[in-house]
Amino acid sequence: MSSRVRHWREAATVLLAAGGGGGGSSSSRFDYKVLLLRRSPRSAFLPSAHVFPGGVVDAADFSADWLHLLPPEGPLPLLLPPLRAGAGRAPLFAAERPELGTALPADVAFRICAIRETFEEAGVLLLVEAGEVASTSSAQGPARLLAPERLPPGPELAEWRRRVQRQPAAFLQLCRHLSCVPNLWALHEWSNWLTPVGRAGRGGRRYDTAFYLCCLGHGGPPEASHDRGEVTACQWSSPLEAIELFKSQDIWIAPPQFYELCRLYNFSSLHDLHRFGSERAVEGCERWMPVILVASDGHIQLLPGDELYPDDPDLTGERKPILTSNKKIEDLMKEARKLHRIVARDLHNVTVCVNIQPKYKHVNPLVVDSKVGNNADCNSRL
Ligand SMILES: CC(C)(COP(=O)(O)O)[C@@H](O)C(=O)NCCC(=O)NCCSC(=O)CCC(=O)O
Ligand SMILES: Nc1ncnc2c1ncn2[C@@H]1O[C@H](COP(=O)(O)O)[C@@H](OP(=O)(O)O)[C@H]1O
Ligand SMILES: [Mg+2]
Repeated sequence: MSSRVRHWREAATVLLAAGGGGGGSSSSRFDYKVLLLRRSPRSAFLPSAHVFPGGVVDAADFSADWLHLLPPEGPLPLLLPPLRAGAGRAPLFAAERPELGTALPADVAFRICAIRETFEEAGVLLLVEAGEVASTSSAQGPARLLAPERLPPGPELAEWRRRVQRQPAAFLQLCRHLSCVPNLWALHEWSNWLTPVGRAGRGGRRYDTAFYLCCLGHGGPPEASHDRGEVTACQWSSPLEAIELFKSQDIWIAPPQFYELCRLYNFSSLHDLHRFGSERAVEGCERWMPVILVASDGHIQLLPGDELYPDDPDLTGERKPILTSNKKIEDLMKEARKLHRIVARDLHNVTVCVNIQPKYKHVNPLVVDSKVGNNADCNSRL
């Protein structure tokens, strides 16, 4: 088994944004909401945290059987818009996985994983009619869900959901039964986070997670329902609402998800978010593993590009996993010129500080002052 597989589990997650229902308050800065799920307090990793739907990739997501459902024309990688020459390729997407078979490219399998997990955890089915795939293009704007009349009756769909939870291969059977395919084209590569060394869950659980963006238009956020198991609550919130709930200690959001919500804060319109996400995706992304720096009064998660980020970060934790300093956070902030870090003064007092140019045409997070909904970049705060 390669070191890649030994040290972390490969996973996919989706920032699912939905708008178009006119349900948001007219005073809201945002015309869309994002789906957050609360993990069970019994979870071995991030118990009770709010996260985006997602989970570990399964061999069924790589199954050659998908080839019979997915459109026959052309070699599979061409199913998805090709990346630009020189795009960032996170190792997750480039890795060979002979143990899982090589029928499907990782970009396809990780999307299937994210879509399957969204059904398992929230009951939301991101499918498209098999016959409509050829005309599916993200240039048309945010995606549509299947019409309700194309879905089985509620109790039957709930039974399918339980089957998929028990056996991920049942997801392909469901798609075949509905003559539909996972809407791979609605998911846009967004980022890739590796759980930091020193933050593994019980049993050393660390994850290499592909983050996708999916924007749904038309008809408002779909009903999401938790599974009373792995997930104990589902909620649709605007980026500001989610950040406010975090700051007021009503919910706890893990740092990568917090960072991503602060990036979404740049976009008040679902159409702008969709356009940005779908056009940017051809640039790819790089893998980020935060490196923890423990200060005397809190800790900082350093990210690539920060001047304190190690040249040769310890990916496996076998060398010097956690950096320490006797200094206070304030001093570590004053001294620094190049910032790319998540600063945690305590569990709910977390700020993203970044003043470097983002790579791969991405956008930097905004620092949100949740009291007034104001934002500023870190330069202007220092
Ligand atoms: C990987 C997951 C999708 C969970 O998988 P599961 O099979 O259990 O459903 C999810 O956890 C996820 O999206 N993770 C991606 C990013 C990540 O690893 N986040 C956690 C980082 S740990 C951390 O930063 C702790 C911070 C602290 O303690 O201060
Ligand atoms: N009722 C429950 N309460 C807590 N965790 C649960 C659960 N049912 C399933 N899980 C956990 O959820 C994880 C599956 O997540 P996913 O399908 O999103 O990858 C598994 O964790 P582990 O993989 O850590 O064992 C599994 O143990
Ligand atoms: Mg999960």
